[in-house]
Amino acid sequence: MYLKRLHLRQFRNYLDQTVEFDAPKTILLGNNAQGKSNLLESVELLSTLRSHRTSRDRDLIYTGKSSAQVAAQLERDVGSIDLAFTLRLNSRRTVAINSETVRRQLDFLGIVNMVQFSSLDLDLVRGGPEQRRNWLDGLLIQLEPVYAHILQQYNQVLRQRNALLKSKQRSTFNGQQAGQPEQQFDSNLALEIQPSNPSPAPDNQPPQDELALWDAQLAATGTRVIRRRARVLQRLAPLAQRWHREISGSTEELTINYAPNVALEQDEPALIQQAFLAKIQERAIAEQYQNTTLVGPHRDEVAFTINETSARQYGSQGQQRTLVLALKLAELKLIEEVIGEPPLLLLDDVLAELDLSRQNQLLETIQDRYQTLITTTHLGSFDAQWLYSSQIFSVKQGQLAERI
Ligand SMILES: Nc1ncnc2c1ncn2[C@@H]1O[C@H](COP(=O)(O)OP(=O)(O)OP(=O)(O)O)[C@@H](O)[C@H]1O
Repeated sequence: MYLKRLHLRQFRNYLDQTVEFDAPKTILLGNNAQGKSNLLESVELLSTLRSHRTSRDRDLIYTGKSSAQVAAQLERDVGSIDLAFTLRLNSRRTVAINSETVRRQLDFLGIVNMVQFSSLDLDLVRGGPEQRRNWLDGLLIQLEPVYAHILQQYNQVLRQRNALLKSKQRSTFNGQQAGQPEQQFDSNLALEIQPSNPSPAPDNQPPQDELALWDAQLAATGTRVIRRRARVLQRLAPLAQRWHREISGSTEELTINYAPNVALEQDEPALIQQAFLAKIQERAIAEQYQNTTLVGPHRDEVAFTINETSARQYGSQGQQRTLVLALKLAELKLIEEVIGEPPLLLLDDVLAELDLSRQNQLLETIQDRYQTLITTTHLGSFDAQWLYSSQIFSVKQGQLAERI
């Protein structure tokens, strides 16, 4: 796939900017805080309707304006597709495909596929488990957009169950108050999940029937999350292992282990749900003390080990970089395999972090196959080959100028 044109209106620090892409690689060159990452962020939003930098639309709208718009023309094997989304300060987002407003935002996902790689991705290895879950979920949404809906269902049940656990007083509890979902940017995906007939409960205790209903919902929706996460890791791991071996010159062996919070012995929904409910029972007392849900995929972990040693705890910076690069290359391949077209690659200020041999590895892999957008503050660290096949824009205070 190829992103041909991008138009940003009142998006971040861009008032009105059109970019025409005409090379396999585009380098966005500029000092700090000029708008390079903002541009990549607009592509991330086109792809996932999420930004890894903020969850608030107001941050994305040019300060002092009431709306922002991002429009793009994308070439795919099926033909050219026009995409647009509008963000508003005081109302919901709207998205459009080929100038037609799409009611379900889910239908917008999965049209632009991309892999992004920024210096923040090093936190994938050394950061907390939430980083790894978010990464995995982002990948899943691209491969299987319906996963966005599944995840949202799970998170909604989780929020409502947590609200119930927290509601200490019977008088403050009723299904709606305790379980009111937070405002979601993709609220079109949201389900109204309400248990029926809340039963009376002893003072200061969540009603048990009510809780049992949420337990069942949590286990049902959580099982769908767990199975998909397991499946995607199963496909990604061998690809990442192969890359890792190659980049490390076969001196290191990577293992990726999914460690679901609820044990996954077999890929059998009924059995996973059973294990889920059994674990909820086990942790019931602890939950009452902590007033929060302790069981479920919101507590999953993905463990990376290099030569049987935890990469998170003991990996050197170089090893962690190799690992993240291997993961990103594996993502590119997996998306290409599943979608049938090469995804875009967004490299945000990351090349300077890679030594020459890792840079070359990346270059050899992407060649001219994956359209790549690269941000950088200087061209010094670029191999001549990169520059040769690149279109270069200078970025200054939210304005782009092509360097000929
Ligand atoms: N909603 C907004 N309205 C106006 N300006 C904004 C908005 N959000 C961010 N900015 C501005 O965008 C700039 C940051 O741009 P960006 O994050 O793209 O930096 P960058 O060019 O990638 O730099 P770096 O190399 O430091 O990452 C800052 O000047 C910030 O004030």
